[in-house]
Amino acid sequence: MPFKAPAGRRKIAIVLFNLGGPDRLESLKPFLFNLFNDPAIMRVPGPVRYLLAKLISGRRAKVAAEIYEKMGGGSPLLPNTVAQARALEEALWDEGEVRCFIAMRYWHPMSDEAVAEVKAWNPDEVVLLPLYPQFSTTTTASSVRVWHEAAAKVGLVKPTKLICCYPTEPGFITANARLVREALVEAGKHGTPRVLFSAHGLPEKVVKDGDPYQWQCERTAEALVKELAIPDLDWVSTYQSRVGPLKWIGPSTDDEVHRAGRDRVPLVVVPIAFVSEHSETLVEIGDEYRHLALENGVPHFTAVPTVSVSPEFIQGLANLVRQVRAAGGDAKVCNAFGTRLCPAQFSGCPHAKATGRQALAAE
Ligand SMILES: C=CC1=C(C)c2cc3[nH]c(cc4nc(cc5[nH]c(cc1n2)c(C)c5CCC(=O)O)C(CCC(=O)O)=C4C)c(C)c3C=C
Ligand SMILES: [Fe+2]
Ligand SMILES: [Fe+2]
Repeated sequence: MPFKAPAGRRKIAIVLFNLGGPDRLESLKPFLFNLFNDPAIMRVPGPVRYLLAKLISGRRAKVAAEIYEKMGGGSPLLPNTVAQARALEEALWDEGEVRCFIAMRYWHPMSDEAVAEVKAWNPDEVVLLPLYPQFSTTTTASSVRVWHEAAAKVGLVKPTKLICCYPTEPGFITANARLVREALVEAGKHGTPRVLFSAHGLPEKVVKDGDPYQWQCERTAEALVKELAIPDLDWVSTYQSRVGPLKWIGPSTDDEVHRAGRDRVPLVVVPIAFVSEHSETLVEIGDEYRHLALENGVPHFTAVPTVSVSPEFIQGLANLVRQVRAAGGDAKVCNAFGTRLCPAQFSGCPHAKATGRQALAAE
């Protein structure tokens, strides 16, 4: 049961953004349609996008059905996110009357449903908190845009702050490092392990156009290596889940699994861009990469669990909320280098500047 704050305190609505996942096999096609019809994912004009989304979602549904069948027919993303929501409410009991709401991008509960709930609760303020540690135009920016559209539609006008990203947030890093250390104990019995810090990939073009996601994933991997402080650790930052005909960023996790097989080293795969379990962790890493590894000569394979509701991670999220609330105006906290404010619309945001790439227009 979430801790009930005393009455009369400020009502703070925290909106947790995530991708969403089909709850049953019948939801798979409409979920995929929503995903491919997102202009942040499919960067072509509206009518063409609609037709392509219809076509691709129909085709992909068959492949994806096999993936979701392995998880009992639906994604565990929503129940996992609900658990994180409750844990965060408890961690923030001293900030005021805190309630977490969930806004998924491609499957229910979506932003319009979350906006209706937030409006009915009538908070004093709103904090938008993506469950994506690394910022991408395809994830965080897309969710934020849809949130603002849904809020405007029903006239939800409240002081709103946004946590932009937190690729090196200490609680997130500490929680992950603990899980990696645990995995390394077992893997170490089978040789000198190699660690793959595996993130969901992106089409290369998206990164070339200025998306800071890959750069931030690399900062997460480096921060983890630093926190682990293991001399001569063998590690690589890799990308998984490629879909479609475009060239995606690399090195790909598949290629690195094959290389580990040739080198006969145990593998420890760490999902650094996901904070709870779903198809990409349970099936793609836990099942597909595991089989690929063992079939190709990798002596031992460990899929590291996500940070989920681990206390360090939840405290890290709570600290981000405290930071953004303490900052004035409609601040956006960009945690790419500790606490810095990310100016309006993300333009001039330090992570974009640091890459020397164009500032992003996220909304
Ligand atoms: C870091 C998070 C994610 C990024 C970046 C991202 C970009 C991205 N994704 C696709 C296509 C698909 N993604 C799918 C599932 C999926 N993606 C993420 C996260 C990111 N996606 C999650 C958490 C999930 C799992 C949802 C669940 O199981 O509950 C899928 C569906 C599954 C499948 O068919 O493989 C597709 C398709 C693109 C094209 C893209 C960037 C352009
Ligand atoms: Fe994805
Ligand atoms: Fe930022």
